[in-house]
Amino acid sequence: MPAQLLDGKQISEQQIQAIRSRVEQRLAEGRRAPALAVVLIGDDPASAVYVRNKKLACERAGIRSVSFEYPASFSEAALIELVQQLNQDPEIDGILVQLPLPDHIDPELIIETINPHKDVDGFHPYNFGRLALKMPLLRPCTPFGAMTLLQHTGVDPAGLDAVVIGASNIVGRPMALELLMARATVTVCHSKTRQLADKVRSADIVVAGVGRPNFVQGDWIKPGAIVIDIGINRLPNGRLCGDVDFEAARQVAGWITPVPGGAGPMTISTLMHNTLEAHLALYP
Ligand SMILES: Nc1nc2c(c(=O)[nH]1)N[C@@H](CN(C=O)c1ccc(C(=O)N[C@@H](CCC(=O)O)C(=O)O)cc1)CN2
Ligand SMILES: [Mg+2]
Repeated sequence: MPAQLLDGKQISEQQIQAIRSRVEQRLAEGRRAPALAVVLIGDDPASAVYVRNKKLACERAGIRSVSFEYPASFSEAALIELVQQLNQDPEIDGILVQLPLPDHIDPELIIETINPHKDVDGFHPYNFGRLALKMPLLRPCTPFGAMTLLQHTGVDPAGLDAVVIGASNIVGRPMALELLMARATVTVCHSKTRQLADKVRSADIVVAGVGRPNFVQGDWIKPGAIVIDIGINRLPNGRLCGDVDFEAARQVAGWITPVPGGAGPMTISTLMHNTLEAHLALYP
C-alpha cells in the first residue's frame, strides 16, 4: 500500500486559521494585532517568492507585516542599524531577515543583532541554545514545522530511530535537536558520513535536507517509515522536486511529505505561529 501523504499545504492552512481566530479574539478585547517586520536585501528571485508568501500568510493570519526591502548594495552597517531600530520598536513583535544575504553582509552578525525575543526565525544563538537545553522559546521554523507534520501521523517519536540527512544551521542541526527533545534516537548524517544508505535503511523517521534532487533512493527507505523531505530543488525543466525520490519512496514508506506542498508551507505557517508567540510573550 502506498504511503499516506503528509499534506503540508492543508495542515499549514489549519495552523494559520487557528492563529487568525486567536488574533481576532485579542482584537475583540481591544488589543493590537501581532506585527512582523519582513526584511529583504537584494534581488534573489527565490527569496522574493518566499517573502511574498510570508506577507500573504500574515494577511491570512491577521498579522500586520511591515516590509523593508533594499537593493543588494545596502550596507552591513545600515542593516545593523535597521535591526537595532526594529528591536527598539514597541509596535514590532517579530523580525525576519530573509536569508541568504548578499556576500558582503555577515549573516551571523545580523542574526546576533536581533533581539532574541523578536527572533521569530529562532536562529539567534540564545534560541538555538534554549532548544539544545530542552527549554525552547522561539524555534527554527522548518524543523518545528516538520515536527508538526510528524505529530499529524499520530506516531510518538520516543524511542524510534531517526536519521537526519544534512547538518545545516537552518535545517539539519535544529531538526536533530527537535527529534532528540521528542526522545527519538537521532543520527545526523552529512557529506562525510559513510554507509549513508545503510543508516537510512535502519530509520523509522527520515528527514532529508541536503538540497540534492532525488538523492534519497526508494530502496533506502525502511518499510513503513515516516519520510519528511525538506529539500526544495528546481530542476532544469523548471519543476520543483525534493531530496527524496518521491515516487519510489512512497511505495515503501508509511508516511511521506510531497514537494511542493509538504515542509515548505509549514515553514511559513510556523513563522506565523512564532510571531504570535513573540507577541504574546511581549504583551501577554
Ligand atoms: N530568514 C529565513 N531565511 C530562509 C529560511 C527561513 O526559514 N528563514 N528558509 C529558507 C527559505 N524559506 C523560507 O524563508 C522557504 C522555502 C520554501 C517554502 C515553500 O513554501 N516552498 C513551496 C514551494 C515554493 C515555490 O514554488 O518555490 C513548497 O515547498 O511547497 C517556504 C519557505 C531559506 N531562507
Ligand atoms: Mg554571506
